[in-house]
Amino acid sequence: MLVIPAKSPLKSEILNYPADKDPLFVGPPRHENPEERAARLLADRQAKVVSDAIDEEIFAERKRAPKAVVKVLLLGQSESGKSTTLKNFQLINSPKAFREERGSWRAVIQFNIARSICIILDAINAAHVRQSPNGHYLDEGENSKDWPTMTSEHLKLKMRLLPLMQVQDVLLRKLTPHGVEYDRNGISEATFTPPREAWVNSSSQWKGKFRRGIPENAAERDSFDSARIDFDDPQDPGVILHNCRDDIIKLWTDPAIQKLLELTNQRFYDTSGFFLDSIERVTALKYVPTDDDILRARLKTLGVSEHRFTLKAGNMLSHDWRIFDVGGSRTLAAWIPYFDHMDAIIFLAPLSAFDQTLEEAPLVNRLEDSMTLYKSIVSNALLKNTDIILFLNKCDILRKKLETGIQFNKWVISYGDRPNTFEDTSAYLRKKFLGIFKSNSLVTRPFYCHYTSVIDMRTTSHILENVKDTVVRKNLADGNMFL
Ligand SMILES: Nc1nc2c(ncn2[C@@H]2O[C@H](COP(=O)(O)OP(=O)(O)OP(=O)(O)O)[C@@H](O)[C@H]2O)c(=O)[nH]1
Ligand SMILES: [Mg+2]
Repeated sequence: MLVIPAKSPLKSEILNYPADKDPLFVGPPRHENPEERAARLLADRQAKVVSDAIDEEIFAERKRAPKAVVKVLLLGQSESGKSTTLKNFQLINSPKAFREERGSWRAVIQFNIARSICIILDAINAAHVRQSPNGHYLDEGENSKDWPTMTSEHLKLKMRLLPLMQVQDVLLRKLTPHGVEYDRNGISEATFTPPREAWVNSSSQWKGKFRRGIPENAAERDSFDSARIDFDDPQDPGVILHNCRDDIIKLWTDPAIQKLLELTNQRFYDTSGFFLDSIERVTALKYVPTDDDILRARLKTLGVSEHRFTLKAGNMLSHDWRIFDVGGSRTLAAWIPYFDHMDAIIFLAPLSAFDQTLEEAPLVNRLEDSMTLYKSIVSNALLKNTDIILFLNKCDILRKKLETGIQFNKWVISYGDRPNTFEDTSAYLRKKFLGIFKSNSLVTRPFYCHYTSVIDMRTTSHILENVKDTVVRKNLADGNMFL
């Protein structure tokens, strides 16, 4: 039921209006005698009793009606930014609870740093075994001169940074206590490459392991320093990371290493690069992650997690929202059970992925995979009445890649000789997604699309505000909720 409150004139408007000129003026009659006055007041009182009864009935009916709950499902391939979008919702709507988890995210960030260093050490190893003693690559023929020589200095750095392998293992065990779990998403064992990431099963309580006694009691909780982290924990790898910081900086800023990462297509544009660029700060002994850091921390999701919020869209009543974050999948099968009764789907497609392949299926281009997934979502009969809101995500990385000279048309041949700029490539991709939407939607429905960089809290909060409005208005129009 839709209840629209009558718009009443302002009191000042009524009081300032000359009675003899106002056709709607209702004041006491000018020449009323005492009997007439008593009768009028009695009638007024009776009318008020009736009016109050009606108000009460409306109120009771609102309470009896099933409470409107808005359900939103976050979809997209792995690493598209689903969990980061969820973090934005948490940061906007329950910032205190979000910040209480800083201790847990600190461990994830330490894990992300250790893992990035291990990837670089692996690349050094692989390059070194392909070199002859004079530094030439044995198998690159003509291209041999492009490959950087791994010197004895690199090998010494590698030895000094070996403790980070242990840090990676310790944190991995702590984050995934039941062993690292893999979800092959329908890929056969023969072609499946296990990812080198930590996967957190959404049903496991991994965050609890890094928290130190957060009080249950609300009053105590208010005065509790939510950033409290157990810096004295002998298992805490903060000291090792701190002691390795100069070597990490040396490794990361070495032009030969940067070249090696470029040639092996392992340029760290997102998480890893961000933390390695801020190594002094994030390896400080008393380091506490900022909101920005938490948005960048990477932990792969396995399974589905449900998050509840009470949100207010514009000047309307608050509604209960449930947001479902699922692990990225290459098949719809894992997601279908959650399609029922969803009010909206936020589908994330990372535009920056045009030159990448999937980690779990190295022959599949990421952008192409995203478009295939999007197509199967918009053409799905179970979702034909669900709003699908497209986030063309990782715009910041797309911009950075194009600025560093990566040619978009080398990967997307159909782009032809259009300009290699963010504006042109992003508009081109938007058109592609719009084409998929129009030709595969089973019913005519609006195309909602936003360019996003969900690690940017400020712009994302505006976009989410807009999403909230869109979803609530659609529900109101469908008669599913009150204003
Ligand atoms: N620079 C940048 N990084 C982003 C953006 N969106 C997400 N990331 C980063 O990309 C990584 C992957 O993001 P997630 O939110 O974990 O991806 P996901 O879709 O939940 O992935 P799965 O859990 O594997 O399904 C994280 O390190 C994020 O910080 C973006 O717009 N720009
Ligand atoms: Mg996730």
